[in-house]
Amino acid sequence: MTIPMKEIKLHKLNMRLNDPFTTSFGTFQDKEFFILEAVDKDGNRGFGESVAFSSPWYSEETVKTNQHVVEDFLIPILQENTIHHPDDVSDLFSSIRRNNMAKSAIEGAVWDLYAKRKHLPLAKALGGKKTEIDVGISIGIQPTVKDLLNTIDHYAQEGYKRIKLKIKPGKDVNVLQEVRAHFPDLPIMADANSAYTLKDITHLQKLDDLNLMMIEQPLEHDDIVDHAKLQKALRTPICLDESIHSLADAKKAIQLGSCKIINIKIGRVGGLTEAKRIHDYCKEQRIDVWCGGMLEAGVGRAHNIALTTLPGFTLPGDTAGSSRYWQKDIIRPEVIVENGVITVPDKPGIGYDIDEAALKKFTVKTKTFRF
Ligand SMILES: O=C(O)CCC(=O)c1ccccc1C(=O)O
Ligand SMILES: [Mg+2]
Repeated sequence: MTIPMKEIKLHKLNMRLNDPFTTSFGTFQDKEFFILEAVDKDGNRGFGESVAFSSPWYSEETVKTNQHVVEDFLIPILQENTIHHPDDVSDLFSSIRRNNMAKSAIEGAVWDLYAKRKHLPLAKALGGKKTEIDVGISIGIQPTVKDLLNTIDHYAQEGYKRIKLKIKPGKDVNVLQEVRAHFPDLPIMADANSAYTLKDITHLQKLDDLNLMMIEQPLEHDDIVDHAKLQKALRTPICLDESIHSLADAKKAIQLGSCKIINIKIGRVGGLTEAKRIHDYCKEQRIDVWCGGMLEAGVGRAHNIALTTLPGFTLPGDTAGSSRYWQKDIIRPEVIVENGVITVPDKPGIGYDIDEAALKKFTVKTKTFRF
């Protein structure tokens, strides 16, 4: 059965994070991003979120490149073709190189629309069975160790299943040693966002004494060869984030021994269809995966929750509750985390309603593309 598309709306939003979020490559507080709305001829509405940032720090994509690619290439492809299933979107978009966050934003809206047309929760449409998911939280680099210890204590008390700490040279081994001394049993991991090179091997080996669950993306954003060398020199498992853009990348990284764990981000891999393919392969290979985050608003957060219901997501992800990021989210109810657990919604599609007033409040511009 075809999905009778009527229009796609591109909503540009501005939202401010409650607190600045600092990684080894920069600080975020004001977030501009797109919500994609796919509307069918029966009046169903599907929503997707672009996770590109304003600056090309995490990857080469930005809010502006997403707008260009969505408007000038991806929407025209959908206008010229008939879609039966969201997987068709992924296949059609394969004629365009990369630009995965742009692709994912549209594909996500079509997945939500498809699930709503089938009266299925998105999690079920993807094949997910979990009714609850375990989640952790990612904490940015803090001004002082004291601030960091207080912040960790706060989220540990809230029950998050693991705490991820951002590190960079000068704020790494020393800081993590203090954290470990204060929280001897807490499940902790570190994310370097590519802040190191192979010259740092001996330094990074000091992390092996700290019982970390893993170290995420220590080396360059596009590397899998040096990570394989580093993994051989470390007992701590390496998890790849930035380096994995596709199932093909995941296969190569696993073959080379570049990582023992993969962080799957829907936007980074071009959408839910590819995310699911990577999940399926990793499950077969017994490689643990978890769902990463991009400081999403409610729509992106809902997609992450649905994906995490697949059985191979064996480790807690970065999908924290809405209130950790926003004064007011754009979905109703907001995402709530209790004792480190999110109850998966069972309504059709993403399972959360759009808070129309909030969407309107944060929207600075909407463009409509008719089919
Ligand atoms: O809370 C979240 O959404 C995850 C935060 C996070 O770690 C992150 C935030 C922005 C850019 C990159 C990353 C990352 O996982 O590397
Ligand atoms: Mg990361």
